[in-house]
Amino acid sequence: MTIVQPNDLQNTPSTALQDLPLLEVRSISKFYGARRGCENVSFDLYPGEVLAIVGESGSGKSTLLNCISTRMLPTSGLVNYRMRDGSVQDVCHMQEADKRFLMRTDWGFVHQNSADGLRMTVSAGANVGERLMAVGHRHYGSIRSTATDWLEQVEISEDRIDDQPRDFSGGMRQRLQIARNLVTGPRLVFMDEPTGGLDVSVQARLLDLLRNLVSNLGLAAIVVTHDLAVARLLSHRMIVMKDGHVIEEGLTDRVLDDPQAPYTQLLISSILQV
Ligand SMILES: Nc1ncnc2c1ncn2[C@@H]1O[C@H](COP(=O)(O)OP(=O)(O)OP(=O)(O)O)[C@@H](O)[C@H]1O
Repeated sequence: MTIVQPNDLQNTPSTALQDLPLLEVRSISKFYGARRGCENVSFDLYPGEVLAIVGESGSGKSTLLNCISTRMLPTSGLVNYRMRDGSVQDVCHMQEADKRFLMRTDWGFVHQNSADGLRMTVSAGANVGERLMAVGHRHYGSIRSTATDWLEQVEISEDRIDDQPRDFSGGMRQRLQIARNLVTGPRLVFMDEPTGGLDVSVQARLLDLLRNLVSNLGLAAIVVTHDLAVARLLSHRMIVMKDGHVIEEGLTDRVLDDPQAPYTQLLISSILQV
């Protein structure tokens, strides 16, 4: 099979590729025995587009994200991903080694719990640098200098580069996780409640940072959140889930300002009343 090579990572996709979907999700269903995780979900994601998946607890957001990002095999359905060379691969049925390679190079995954996305007992610099080594970088000086640049981009000062994430605050850990994910220049980043569990002021700073990075780098992203304010700030488009089904989808401002489905209307009004 054809797969992106580390040396191709700096290539800019051609205009033609920018016009084609990066990801085609087709009729994804996941059942845990008889219990429905998600059912018959389909959508396209274009390069540079940010899609929010929203819904109450248990609506199937994480199940869908895990199926799309190959962390879980769906019961049925397809996820086609357009590689840098323009070829399309069904990522659900790729070999494990190819999935891992894609995850290390073209994709990122920002977890709600930073301990799931970081190595807590190695330094901040190593957390970022080891991702570069995984895609073939070998020169210590340039790895450290790139790591320093990325720490600066996520507002972690250079004098913390040798500290371990366990000595960081929750917000700093999330910012470090973002640097670790973005350093290899991915085209698609999955985020599972990226600001969950943080104080409101820390959340606001992180959201601002994320929004700027995603927009400046032209990243495509799929963000799972139960927080409609996060969806409003980060996403261009959103899908609303309930009981494993997509209840409504559309441009974020349209869905939030003019919800069509009774369930979406209820979700929005119940949050506005809080
Ligand atoms: N490992 C599992 N085994 C059995 N059922 C599961 C499993 N994981 C999820 N489910 C069920 O699938 C449905 C969707 O759960 P999921 O975690 O995807 O929802 P969610 O919207 O992400 O919820 P939350 O916001 O609370 O994480 C729920 O009914 C849940 O109980």
